Amino acid sequence: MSKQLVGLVGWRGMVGSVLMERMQAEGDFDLIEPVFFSTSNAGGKAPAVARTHTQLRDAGDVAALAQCAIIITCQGGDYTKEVFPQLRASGWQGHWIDAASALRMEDDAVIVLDPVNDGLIRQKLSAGGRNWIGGNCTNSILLMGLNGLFNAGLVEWISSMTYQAASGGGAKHMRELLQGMGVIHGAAADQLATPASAILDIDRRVAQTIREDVPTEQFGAPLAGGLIPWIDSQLPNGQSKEEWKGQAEVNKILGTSATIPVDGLCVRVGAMRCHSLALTIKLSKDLPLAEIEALIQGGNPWVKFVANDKALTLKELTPAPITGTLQIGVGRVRKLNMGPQYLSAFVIGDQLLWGAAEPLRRMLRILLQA
Ligand SMILES: NC(=O)C1=CN([C@@H]2O[C@H](COP(=O)(O)OP(=O)(O)OC[C@H]3O[C@@H](n4cnc5c(N)ncnc54)[C@H](OP(=O)(O)O)[C@@H]3O)[C@@H](O)[C@H]2O)C=CC1
Ligand SMILES: N[C@@H](CC(=O)OP(=O)(O)O)C(=O)O
Repeated sequence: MSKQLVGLVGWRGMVGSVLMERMQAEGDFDLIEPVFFSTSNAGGKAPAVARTHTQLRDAGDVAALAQCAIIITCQGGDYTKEVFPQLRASGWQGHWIDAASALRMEDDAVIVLDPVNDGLIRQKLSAGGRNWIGGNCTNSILLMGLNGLFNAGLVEWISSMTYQAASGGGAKHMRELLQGMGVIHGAAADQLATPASAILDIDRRVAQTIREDVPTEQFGAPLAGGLIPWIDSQLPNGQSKEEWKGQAEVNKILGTSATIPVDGLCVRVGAMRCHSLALTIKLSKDLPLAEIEALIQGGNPWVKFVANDKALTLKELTPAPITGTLQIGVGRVRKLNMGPQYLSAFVIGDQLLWGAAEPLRRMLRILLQA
């Protein structure tokens, strides 16, 4: 049987590179005939995994794109907004898998996170669905961590305070964070090397460096040695766009009939690529903690449940052990002083894996098996 022609756009970007790594690791390229597209280097050499179509095609060439049965794009929202309508207008009936947020809330688009909403995906696929969009990284990580509770119908509402990594902004933002760290260290290096130097002198110098010398071109404020309590644009109701996405996307992914309120503040911190969320959850009923823990743990095979213990939390529930893995750490689970139906939880995951690339490649697999 001939393999399906799968177009890849945005494959050399940050999300695209993680997707490529995962597709190679899982043998996905053995199942497809890949065609690589570029917005900047049409005619150039395609990556080595391309067997037949060894030249890069023009990512703006609608006729070339239309030859593909499936297109996966990590190129970004501007590309989607420009090319997708033309492609559909040309009569293309193929499947569009997209990392960008541009189409997420469209009625004919499904936000894909199959360990959480496999049923919804398959229902829409049977009904002729063709637009499959990856969710916002924070929301995908939240749902991967807590789908045991959602599945059991136990979540009345969630307040979600996030700690989001630099990678959420893109590659340039990660570089800016690292440059800032270097600038700060440089300002204090001599004094740091002298154990007798006064910490308040070091601190004064560091504070001045953060205010004056740490680069802010990408983030708009110094992230190294600091944090930024705003992500994405400002909405008239006072929410940031990132905060707005919480309730909108979580409910769309779950396909809820009654909206589960999700709200809180989204904060950028100096982590590289792990997003974290500190959650307050109102349960719809009181349950013993052990039952709650078992439900969370059984949510899906990627949940790494960490008992609410200081040593284990320090060892297992920080970006260092989670980065670069598909594990979703869930810990700090305990009942809060507010009452027996109020629960805390801390969820952490690699925002380039489950937060971006992994749901896309799994959607490709679902389509290939359909
Ligand atoms: N960053 C994130 O955490 C997340 C991002 N997304 C979405 O994924 C999309 C892509 O994001 P991201 O991967 O961060 O974007 P990047 O900026 O890393 O890549 C996008 C494109 O930029 C072009 N490009 C230009 N210069 C370079 C370079 N030096 N190295 C690599 N690529 C380059 C490439 O296109 P070409 O090869 O055609 O020149 C590439 O495909 C966005 O829509 C974003 O919203 C979704 C979830 C999370
Ligand atoms: N906005 C997210 C990253 C992202 O790309 O989100 P979205 O896919 O919803 O645009 C962050 O900054 O952490």
